[in-house]
Amino acid sequence: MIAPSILSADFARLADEINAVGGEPGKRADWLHVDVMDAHFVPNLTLGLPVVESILKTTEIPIDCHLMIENPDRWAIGYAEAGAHNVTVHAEAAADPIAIAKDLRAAGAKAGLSIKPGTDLDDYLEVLKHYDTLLVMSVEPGFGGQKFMSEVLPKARKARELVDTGHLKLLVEIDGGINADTIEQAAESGVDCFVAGSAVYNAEDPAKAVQALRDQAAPAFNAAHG
Ligand SMILES: O=C(CO)[C@H](O)[C@H](O)COP(=O)(O)O
Ligand SMILES: [Fe+2]
Repeated sequence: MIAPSILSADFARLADEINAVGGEPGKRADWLHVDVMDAHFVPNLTLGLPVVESILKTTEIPIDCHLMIENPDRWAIGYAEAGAHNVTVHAEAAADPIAIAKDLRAAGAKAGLSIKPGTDLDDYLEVLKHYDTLLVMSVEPGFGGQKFMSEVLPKARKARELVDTGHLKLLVEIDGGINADTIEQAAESGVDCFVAGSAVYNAEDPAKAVQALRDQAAPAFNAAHG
């Protein structure tokens, strides 16, 4: 699955930018990744719930909200109630991540847990039994266009093993620095869902960029895990 991040889109033309990766299921982006940053958990500020509500009205692509905010225990539920498909909170910011996951699921959303590059996956294995998605950050959260950190791939690989052996039941997503040069190593590590911001929205044709990333990832994933 490819999830373009609108972080690198032109916010003044947001509907057009979203439609540029739209279309029929199977051809369009699988998810649309929306980065919510609060200038506290990360040093950058983007957008919040009112903008997400407008995005939900403008597209049928399932919305993948990545909440880089403090106190997700208070704020995450609003994104689920608004109709986001997947709502991801940061493990480092959550006071009670199991309660958050239960609330998100009760509101009809998939629950996602994200870990920063320096955060140990092993500390969250019990918590992840309550989650539908693990988002492995492959850059320090806060900005698009950063360099991919391949040293996080062992975490994706371990999560994949735990899924394949039935210990966890979740989707493994990766976010940060994914492009034509890095997607294959992530796919070989067992990642199911690839967030790509600058690689999609800085491309001349975002739809073609999505398809090219998918065409690259699928054989690499299947060779290692198919
Ligand atoms: O969460 C993020 C940054 O914190 C973004 O989703 C991510 O960085 C996407 O941008 P790019 O593909 O350009 O790295
Ligand atoms: Fe993100």
